[in-house]
Amino acid sequence: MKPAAAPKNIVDKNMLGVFRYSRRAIELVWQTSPALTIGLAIATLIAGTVPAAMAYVGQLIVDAVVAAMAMYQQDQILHYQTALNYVVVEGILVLIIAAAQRSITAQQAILQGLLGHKVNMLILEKAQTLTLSHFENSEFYDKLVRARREASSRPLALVKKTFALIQNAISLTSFAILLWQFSPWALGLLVLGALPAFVAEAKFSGDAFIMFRWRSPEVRQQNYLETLLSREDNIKEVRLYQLGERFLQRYTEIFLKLFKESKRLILRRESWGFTLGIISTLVFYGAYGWIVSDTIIGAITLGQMTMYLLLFKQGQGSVSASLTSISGMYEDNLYLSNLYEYLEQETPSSQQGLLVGPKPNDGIRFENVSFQYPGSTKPALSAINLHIRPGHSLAIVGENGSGKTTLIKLLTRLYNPTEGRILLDGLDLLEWDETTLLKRVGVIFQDFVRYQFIVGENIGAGDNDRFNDLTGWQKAAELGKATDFIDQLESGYHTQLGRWFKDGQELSGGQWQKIALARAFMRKEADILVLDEPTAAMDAQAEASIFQHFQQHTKDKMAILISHRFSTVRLAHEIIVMGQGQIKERGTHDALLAQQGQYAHLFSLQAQGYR
Ligand SMILES: Nc1ncnc2c1ncn2[C@@H]1O[C@H](COP(=O)(O)OP(=O)(O)OP(=O)(O)O)[C@@H](O)[C@H]1O
Repeated sequence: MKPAAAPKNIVDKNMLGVFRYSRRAIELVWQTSPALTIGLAIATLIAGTVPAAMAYVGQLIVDAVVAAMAMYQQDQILHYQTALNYVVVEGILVLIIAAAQRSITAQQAILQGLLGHKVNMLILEKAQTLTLSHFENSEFYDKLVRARREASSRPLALVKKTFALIQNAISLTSFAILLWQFSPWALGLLVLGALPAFVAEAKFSGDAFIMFRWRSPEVRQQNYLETLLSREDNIKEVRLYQLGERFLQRYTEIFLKLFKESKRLILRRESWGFTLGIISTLVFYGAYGWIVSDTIIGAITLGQMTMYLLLFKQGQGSVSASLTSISGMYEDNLYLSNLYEYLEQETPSSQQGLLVGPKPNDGIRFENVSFQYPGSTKPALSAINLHIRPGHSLAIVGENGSGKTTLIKLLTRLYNPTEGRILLDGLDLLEWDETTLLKRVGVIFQDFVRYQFIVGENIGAGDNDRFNDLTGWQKAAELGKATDFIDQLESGYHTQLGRWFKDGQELSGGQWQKIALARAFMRKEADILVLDEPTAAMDAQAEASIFQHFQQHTKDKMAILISHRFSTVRLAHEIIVMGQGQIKERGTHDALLAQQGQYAHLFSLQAQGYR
């Protein structure tokens, strides 16, 4: 184990470290519901103080009984009124404490739902403001997943423990005030008995916390293996290649490694807990003897003896309840530190951008654009110069990994160029108002989303303003050549797609692509349309006819097509051939053939295949 791997700022071996995020957890509860926070605070205060009051009334009862017994000896009359009054008071206190405890439980249960929703909203809203590179960073993604997974339980758990600690602290303080009357030394004994266990608990919780943090990558691997072994989209291949056993073995190996560490920690923690518990027990019985002997010599009354013994016993109970709270708090702290690290992630500032460019109808210009992915060592694009005018179509071809998709990611501002700039209507993309810019672009990526919604919504997703517009869906489906098979579906545009939900219907790869194309056609306002190989599952002829059709319907727009099929590519006004992040050749189909370069070579290879 290498505890040193845990970042210093989170691991706080100082005992107060457990309270690090308590304030923030309470703030979160306050923001979720001020009324419930106040309610919890009041109930906690009551539940904290009533036990001492009960111990005090217990003393009064015993003393009243002893006095009544003495009086009975003298006058043979039952003097039970005083004792009975105290019994009634104690009964009322029992009711009050029961009501306080119940109200704490009820308020916490109500908070659980509200707080879970609040935290999930914070997480998901934040996710909308992040850039694509955040999601591609595994460490960051891990943070997001963990933050989401425990969103409904962790913050409340920390709040519960914090309030439990406050309640026990109040009880202990009130016990201390009463014990002080017996002897300040008795108070000292109570603290002394509890201290070793307190220190040990804080230390072991700290160790558990460090271990938890250090384990994060292994746990991520385990989670990944779980999805490989249980998700329908993976199970097909895992079965066919009979990888199940290998993955299970890997899963078990990780478990055993983690388990060994946990077991060691549990055994150490419990044996130390037992040893230090002996000290507490010895202290308690020492104090017991002292209180009993003081009673025998008449230094204190029988009632006081009862009270002090109760105070000691309950005091120890409060101490151990506090220990239980503390031991879980480190883990909750880890969760909240993770959550806040995620929520405080810097996001690009959303300054007000411009709504129009200085040169309308100038189209798109790439000026000396280079780009390198964060963390990557070599550029994905170098010195790209490109001009696409409205009404023109551009086809991009090139080997795998040559930078075609990256170029589209820059054009859609999912990433920004590391060098150079991209202009639309003469204005740098960075200066455009994001919403205006995004409205002008329609992209279907090769890994477009297969929404597990109904058919119509899958198409409507292309235009948020017309998400539920049936006529719009129908028109777009026609343009995407998807009507034939949609009409054959049992509920037409209202057929649920995918397998996640009941009665969901799965489509073939090509059918999904037609849905995606229809989605692109839904985007009426967009004047830049990009198809990044969304037609790869169709045959060459279908792809060419779709692109032809696409061009006809995007006449005054800018259309960009990425394809490996020359039968489609040749239809574009301009073609660029990419290689290693650069534009190697450019021109019309005929011009490129005449050049006798790479394009001509690849074209003839494919043509041979079709001959
Ligand atoms: N998110 C990413 N982070 C780091 N590097 C990336 C990322 N995406 C792509 N790359 C790298 O950038 C280069 C260009 O990738 P890109 O996806 O643009 O290629 P492509 O031409 O679209 O390929 P294909 O024809 O296979 O779709 C590749 O070397 C790839 O490894």
